[in-house]
Amino acid sequence: MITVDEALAKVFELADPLDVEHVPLASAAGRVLAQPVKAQRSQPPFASSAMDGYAVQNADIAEGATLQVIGEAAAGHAFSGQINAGETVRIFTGAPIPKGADRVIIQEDVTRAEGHITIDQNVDKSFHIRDLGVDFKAGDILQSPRRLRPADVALLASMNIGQVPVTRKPVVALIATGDELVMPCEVPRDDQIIASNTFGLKAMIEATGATARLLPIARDTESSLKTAFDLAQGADVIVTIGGASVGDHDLVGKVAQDLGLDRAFYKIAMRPGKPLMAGRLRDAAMIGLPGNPVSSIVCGHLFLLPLLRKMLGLPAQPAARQKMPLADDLPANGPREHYMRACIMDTGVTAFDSQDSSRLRVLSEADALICRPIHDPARQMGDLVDVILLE
Ligand SMILES: Nc1nc2c(c(=O)[nH]1)N[C@H]1C(S)=C(S)[C@@H](COP(=O)(O)OP(=O)(O)OC[C@H]3O[C@@H](n4cnc5c(N)ncnc54)[C@H](O)[C@@H]3O)O[C@H]1N2
Ligand code: MOO
Repeated sequence: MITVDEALAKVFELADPLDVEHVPLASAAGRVLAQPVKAQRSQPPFASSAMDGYAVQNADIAEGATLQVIGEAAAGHAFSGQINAGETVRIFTGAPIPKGADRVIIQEDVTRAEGHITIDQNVDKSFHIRDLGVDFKAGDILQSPRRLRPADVALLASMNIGQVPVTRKPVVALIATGDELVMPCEVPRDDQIIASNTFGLKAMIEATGATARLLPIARDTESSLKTAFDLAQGADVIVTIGGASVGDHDLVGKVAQDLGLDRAFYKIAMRPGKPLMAGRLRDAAMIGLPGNPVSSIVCGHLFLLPLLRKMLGLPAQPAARQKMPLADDLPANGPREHYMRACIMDTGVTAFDSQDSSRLRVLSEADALICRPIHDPARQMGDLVDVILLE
């Protein structure tokens, strides 16, 4: 069995970043910027007032000085004239600074009368002017790759970018397999259960910025599995769930092989998730996930999502880890890396008593996976361990 790192390296070899497409700015949130984008204008495009007050010449400012108000500048309504010594223009936040002015005095620091103002004592020392291009200048670059957050979308709008170059979304065909499965809200026989992981994986895929295509459940027959693989054509990634192990009805590997799977690996030294398989099938990357719900979702975090991020043009990196102290002791680990469902408390992270890979309820309560290396010795409370946060 290969290690998790070795398996991930092979998974990354299964696909390259996808093509670039242009989407309207309003649809760009969450997409991955595929090319650097150049600001089409400077912001602000003129020196502008940061406050409501009076545009003045700094040399005029002294306690008790009186200045004549010669006009008004508001946001979207520039003052077209020029300020000379002894003059001022009423100004509002966001308005262009009039020619001749080099400071704004906030209105709280003046006494206003008909046609003029008088400067009070102890005026605010700031000049309250935002220089032209202080935020960004025309030609400044927003670098790629970058997942576009709401603030990035606002920045692109401000740069006057209407169409945004993003990486095409990978399409993932999801095939649940098993005679025991029915879809939620269908009526199961007494010996059947509801297909669940499929929906967890769909949510994970979509949250990562890819498109999930939920195919009909494939039954435990070669012909049903072949039909499902045929329906998956056109997808960038085919993900099967279940049927990966060694039982008489675990046919996914055989059928994929018959259809021409170029297998990269089968079985990894990992718990949960031992019977994971991956390869290239027709024009797609294929990942065969184990059927146990926790195994499939943990393998989704460790292998599928990093692959999708790479296909989206983001760096090919494993799931992010961080160090946390243990809130409880842990026994020594065995010969497979163990990804333990855990919850985060004030004192640190603690593993759930049950690590059964069928228990979705435990996974749903978990905030994190504690990552135990192969043959990791027993750990004590307070020891730092690697964790992957679950969102
Ligand atoms: N003799 C051995 N038996 C098993 C081994 C082994 O090494 N030797 N490995 C075990 C491990 S580890 C895992 S994980 C499972 C994985 O088996 P499969 O990938 O073949 O999965 P299935 O047998 O099809 O299903 C396992 C379990 O999960 C349920 N399931 C499947 N799909 C779904 C779904 N979409 N939603 C909800 N639940 C699902 C299925 O009903 C089974 O209960 O094999 C062990 N056995
Ligand atoms: O490794 Mo299996 O994935 O125990 O449940």
